[in-house]
Amino acid sequence: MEQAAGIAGESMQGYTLEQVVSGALSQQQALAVWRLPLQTEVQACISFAPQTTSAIPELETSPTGFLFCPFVTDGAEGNIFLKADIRYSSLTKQLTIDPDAPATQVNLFTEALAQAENEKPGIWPIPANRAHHSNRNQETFTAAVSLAVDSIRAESMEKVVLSRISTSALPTDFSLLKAFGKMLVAYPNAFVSLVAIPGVGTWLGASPEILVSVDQHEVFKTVALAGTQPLCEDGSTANAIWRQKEIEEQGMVERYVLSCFKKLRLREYSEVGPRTVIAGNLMHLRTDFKVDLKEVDFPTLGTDMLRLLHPTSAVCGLPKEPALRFILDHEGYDRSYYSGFLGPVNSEVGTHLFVNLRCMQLLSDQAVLYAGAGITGESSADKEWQETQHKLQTMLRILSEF
Ligand SMILES: C=C(O[C@@H]1C=C(C(=O)O)C=C[C@H]1O)C(=O)O
Repeated sequence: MEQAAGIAGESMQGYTLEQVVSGALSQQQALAVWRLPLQTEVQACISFAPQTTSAIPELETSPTGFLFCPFVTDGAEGNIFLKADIRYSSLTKQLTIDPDAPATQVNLFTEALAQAENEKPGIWPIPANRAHHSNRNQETFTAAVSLAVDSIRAESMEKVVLSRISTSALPTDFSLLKAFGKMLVAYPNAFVSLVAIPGVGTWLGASPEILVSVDQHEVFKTVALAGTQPLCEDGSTANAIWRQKEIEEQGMVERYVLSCFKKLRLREYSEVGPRTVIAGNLMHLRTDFKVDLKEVDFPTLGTDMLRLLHPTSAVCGLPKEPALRFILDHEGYDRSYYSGFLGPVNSEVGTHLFVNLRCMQLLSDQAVLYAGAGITGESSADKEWQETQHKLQTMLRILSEF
């Protein structure tokens, strides 16, 4: 039986999200806060004992929690699972405490909540190792793109996604929770997240891309998202025109998703698209795939597809192996959790894992922003640089609102 805890004493007015976030940060507990696309509810989970594994965990048998996984799942950083010792919903304002959660820590946490003041600046966790946070300039990025184009034309691969970081000073009055609030308003159709894990770091993001979801109605979903252009001036997709390069680029991601279904010998999926979708200041091409697990007997489809899909051709390339090799050899920095995946697992509304895109990592006085672009044989190095500039705007806009 789960316990629901109201505020100490008689009142059941509940807790504010501010209290929960400040409480977790001041107690140095691992925290994930998120809002699913097109929803109003903000949820949070606090874990007293984050688990790190090298394998992608099994979703179907997992306890309720939050998964935070890097781009390279066998590299320096592990897959982190935050088992939900404490859950919070902004709708009920109540905490739900897992019966297995250690009582002493739960008590310490709820006591801290009662005293939680307003968030203090700069108390979020920052990673111990900052060595890989070196900016690439336009020259080095475009040189890597040109090399990728040559390699694609020489047929060693079909597509590779090259990315870079850009650092930005944090505004003096920056607040983690205010930034999260601004993201909720600015990006209603994104998966908005805040992850703060002691020893690992603090990440904020507004992702447009589902990797794997299995909802409470047992419907499996994934997407093939690629092709990027700035949003038309009228703010609608009605007049969007796509070039052959983007159509082909998105087609490769779609083929990749289909190849994963094929490996599992699954034919009963529905496929809709590609359609033009809006993500912040940008438009992409997206094909939606669905499998109704009430009709198809494939209970482990979520985990099986996750393990096959990640990293998809939308963030790595095609074929996967040479593209990954190219990225590791030429990108010049460690992607860490950028272009990995994250999201709630076995929540009341199921499992919803998104690609960690349009995100930034917070250091004590700086934000590290990440963006990439899909390179094909038709790519122009300057246009790809521009595309990463546009993608960086998603988080820069949030910083500029302080
Ligand atoms: C790699 C990123 O985005 C991905 C790459 C895209 C592209 O190359 O057009 C579009 C959407 C995403 O799948 C990013 O936002 O950093």
